[in-house]
Amino acid sequence: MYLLIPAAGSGKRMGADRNKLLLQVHSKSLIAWTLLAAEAASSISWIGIISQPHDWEDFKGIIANLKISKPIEFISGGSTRQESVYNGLQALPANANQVLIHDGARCLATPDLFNACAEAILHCPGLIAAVPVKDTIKVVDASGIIQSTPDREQLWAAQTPQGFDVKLLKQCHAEGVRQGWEVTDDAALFERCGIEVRIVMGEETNLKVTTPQDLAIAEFILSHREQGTGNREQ
Ligand SMILES: Nc1ccn([C@@H]2O[C@H](COP(=O)(O)OP(=O)(O)OP(=O)(O)O)[C@@H](O)[C@H]2O)c(=O)n1
Ligand SMILES: C[C@](O)(CO)[C@H](O)COP(=O)(O)O
Repeated sequence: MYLLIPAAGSGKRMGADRNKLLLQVHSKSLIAWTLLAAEAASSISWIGIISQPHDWEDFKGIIANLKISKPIEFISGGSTRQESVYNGLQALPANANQVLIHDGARCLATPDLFNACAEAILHCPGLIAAVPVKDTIKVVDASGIIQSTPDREQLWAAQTPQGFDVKLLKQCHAEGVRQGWEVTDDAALFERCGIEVRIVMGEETNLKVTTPQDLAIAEFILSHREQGTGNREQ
């Protein structure tokens, strides 16, 4: 299975002086944890890191100290996650029929989750890892007034990996450019193109490290995981 890792962000919400994926948590960089999980996932055979060229040396230095046996390609990122993934798709090997797309910032995903998504994408055109929402969610207008409360039973928090048929995803990304769609995950492009996207049960610990508080949570999870087995958590 081919894996694209969007890693070209600027980490505004983290407030760091560098790409947040270079920050350390539990003695390794975020990108290192993500790459080690991909390495341990038997289903992954190729890795494309979508990143800004100014980060390539730092990333290569980190990788040199990891035991990664799988081929890694560096792909230039764009100004948005959507643009970065678009670039990543163009750089996939010609024989890639399916692809998993996984945020570099989701460094706690387990190898089991990669493998579950890699298996599931062989049987559907698109999927996302996701978990049921635990909070009651409100739709709120610009003035801070609640407009509605969606039925929580139907609400899931999207994670990554997200998996897709490559040909269809390239078509949906191209349509997104034509239509000027701005989306925060790739599944939204499939949805707008009317293509079914399936849910694969994600992991409660598969958080996207976005703010400094998330770093502290990731530190707790990794130190707690060290005592456990590190298998896929429901
Ligand atoms: N132009 C971009 C923006 C984001 N990403 C990647 O998409 C993932 C999810 O994005 P996010 O967590 O929002 O990262 P940032 O965009 O860096 O964060 P912020 O929005 O706070 O700047 C991250 O692994 C990030 O590196 C990317 O590849 N290209
Ligand atoms: C793709 C994603 O992780 C699904 O929850 C999320 O949409 C990424 O959002 P970001 O603003 O690019 O971090």
